[in-house]
Amino acid sequence: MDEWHNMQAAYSDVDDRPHEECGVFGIYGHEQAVALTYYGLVALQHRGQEAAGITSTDGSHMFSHKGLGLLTDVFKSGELEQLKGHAAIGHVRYSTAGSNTIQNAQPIALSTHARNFAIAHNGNLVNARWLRIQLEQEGSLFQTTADTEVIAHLIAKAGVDDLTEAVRLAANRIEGGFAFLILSDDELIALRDPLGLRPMVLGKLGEAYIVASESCALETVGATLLRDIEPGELVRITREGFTSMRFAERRQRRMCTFEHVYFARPDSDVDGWNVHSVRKRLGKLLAERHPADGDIVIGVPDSSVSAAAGYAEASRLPLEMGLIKNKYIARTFIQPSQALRDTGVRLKLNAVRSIVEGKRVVLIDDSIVRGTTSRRIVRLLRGAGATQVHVRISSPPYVSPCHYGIDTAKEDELIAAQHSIEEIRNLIEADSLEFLTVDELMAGFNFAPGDPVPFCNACFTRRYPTELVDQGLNEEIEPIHIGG
Ligand SMILES: O=P(O)(O)OC[C@H]1O[C@H](OP(=O)(O)OP(=O)(O)O)[C@H](O)[C@@H]1O
Ligand SMILES: NC(=O)CC[C@H](N)C(=O)O
Ligand code: SF4
Ligand SMILES: [Mg+2]
Repeated sequence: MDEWHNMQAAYSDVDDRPHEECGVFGIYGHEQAVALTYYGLVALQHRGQEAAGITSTDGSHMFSHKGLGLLTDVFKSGELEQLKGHAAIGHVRYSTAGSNTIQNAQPIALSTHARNFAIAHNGNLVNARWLRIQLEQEGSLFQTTADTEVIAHLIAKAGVDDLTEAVRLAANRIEGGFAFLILSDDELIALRDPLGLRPMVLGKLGEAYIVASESCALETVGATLLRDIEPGELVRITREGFTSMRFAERRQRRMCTFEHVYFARPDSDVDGWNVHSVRKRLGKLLAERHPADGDIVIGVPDSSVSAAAGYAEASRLPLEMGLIKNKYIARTFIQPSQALRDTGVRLKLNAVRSIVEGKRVVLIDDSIVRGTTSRRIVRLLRGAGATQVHVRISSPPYVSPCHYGIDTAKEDELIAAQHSIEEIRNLIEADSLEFLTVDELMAGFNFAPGDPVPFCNACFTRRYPTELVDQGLNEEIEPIHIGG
């Protein structure tokens, strides 16, 4: 392998983990709408780091700027000041459908004979390819390869002038996980899929209404959380105020448990549950049902810190900062030339020798997806002098890919889809390894075994709450590359 490929290998090793999904933020009725959208997106940056964008309106014109990278890459030299208006929507992206190109960055804007409108979408449709084939046969020409543009075309082709009605009709043709925002010169529309797979909250700041993927974004801009948007609810905000309707028949809720396990920020309340508190309860359950003979408890930063606190409290073992994560290693980080796998992991994480040396460590993580993180960390801890490493995971084995907006991996890359727990223990070189069961995960939300639960657990159970319509259709084609 040449140096460049070495760098790529080491880089991808650093980045080999489940990626976030997307974050959306929208506001109507505030003179600082654009700046507040930017701040709201900063709070949602953990949900996507590939691309970002904001579209605004002053009531007669729409303004838009988007680009690849973090918010600080995309808005760095006065672009924010170019966007005007009292209403705006914004997006941070991690791609699930359509690769990471500027064309696929969001919001995606469309001009029709009736109006301009823009869409920002979190989620993934399971029938987007099938719909795209129908739409292209009917004459639609797509500019992107993202599933989000399918929604935009369905709206444009709905055959009604009223935008809300067009959105309602479009929303009834799509299936999967979706929480999206539509902005036109006159209105902001927000809706959440009928199963509630993807989260969305409603808040208020003075007279302005805000919709966002997570409540931490409301907190960041000083807004009050009013409530979660209901599964199957469509919310419309205009100069006249706020209205709400159901766009789809009531269905059994299927909220994503992985938002709580890993994705959402611990300070967010998702569907009434505070994420940190859920993670802490899962850590306690892990200690009660899967104890380990250890001297200290260490959580894998950042996402497992809450679960580790719960485990330590319930097991009465000391919680230690035995691993330190470098905050400045973002996914866009490019390594210097001496790229080597081990160097890659040490750039991201360090074990603290004075804490772990001579200790039996209980290592808490929230999930094992490909298994790369746990293997590296077990090695790091042993290298720093840990005598034993017992790994405890605060969710069940991740055995099947997500089709609803979380970019994990294909089934053949998921370690638990390919191996038994004992084989995984061996592969990650741990002294012992235990996971929560699905029933134990549900106990973290106070459900007893056998209770009907309002959650999607498909990545743990392989039982998907929707038909996977696109499976078997050809993969998306790659978009045309612009700029050489
Ligand atoms: O088995 P793997 O494929 O390695 O993926 C699992 C790991 O990735 C995630 O953390 P991440 O590195 O994203 O960091 P975070 O907790 O700071 O978000 C997750 O919390 C696990 O630690
Ligand atoms: N992760 C997401 O929510 C991505 C949204 C959309 N499917 C895209 O790829 O752009
Ligand atoms: S499959 Fe897993 S990650 Fe995807 S929505 Fe369901 S619970 Fe969430
Ligand atoms: Mg983590």
